[in-house]
Amino acid sequence: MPIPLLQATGLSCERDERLLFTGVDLAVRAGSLLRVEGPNGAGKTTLLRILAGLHSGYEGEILWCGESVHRVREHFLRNLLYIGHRPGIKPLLTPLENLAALLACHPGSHRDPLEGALEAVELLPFAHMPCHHLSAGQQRRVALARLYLSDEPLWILDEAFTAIDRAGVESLERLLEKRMAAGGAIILTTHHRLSISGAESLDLLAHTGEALAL
Ligand SMILES: Nc1ncnc2c1ncn2[C@@H]1O[C@H](COP(=O)(O)OP(=O)(O)OP(=O)(O)O)[C@@H](O)[C@H]1O
Repeated sequence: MPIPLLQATGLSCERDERLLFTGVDLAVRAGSLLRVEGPNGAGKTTLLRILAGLHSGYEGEILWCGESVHRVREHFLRNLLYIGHRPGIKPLLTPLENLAALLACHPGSHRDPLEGALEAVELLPFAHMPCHHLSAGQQRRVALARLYLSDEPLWILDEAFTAIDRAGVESLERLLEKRMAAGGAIILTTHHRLSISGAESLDLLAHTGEALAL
């Protein structure tokens, strides 16, 4: 079996002196999708931020391609696309300007055609409108357009489907399946019902610490 792109063993995390989760093991290989599940407050966002190198308050080991993420941090970050639960876009910029700015931080991504990515998320008619004039779902779509331009082998998506309508969720499902078929690895969390063949899941409830047991 090929070595996992990202592997974590014995992860535990405390926040505000409460044990959020403990004993979390996971492995994500090329072509696989792992869905992290659990109720509000279970620690899904916290776990995804830990995996993305954005939160250091944890115990356990995380390996990127078999090596400690601490040792290969730069390589790891170059190969990661993380989209958090906020759209993370600049409201005064247009969708086109936002995409160009996002890509400037990720030189590995395809630069063209930005319009094609906006078309894929049905935002082409809004390409030149400041984002603060867009709806919540449209702003989320600006962030998700980034997925159509990404070369990074690992995607970590926190609540990527928030505010997206049913048709939008379906086309994202197909995009994620296509990505898996092309060898991409995906870790995501969402409260939406998803239909993605081959998806695996990790239930944080099985690793609950005292935070939810109170
Ligand atoms: N910045 C923070 N500082 C301190 N504690 C935090 C912080 N963010 C989250 N927490 C704690 O961690 C717990 C888990 O939060 P987290 O956002 O990881 O849960 P979640 O499973 O993603 O929830 P949801 O489904 O509501 O998005 C929260 O209940 C909160 O107590």
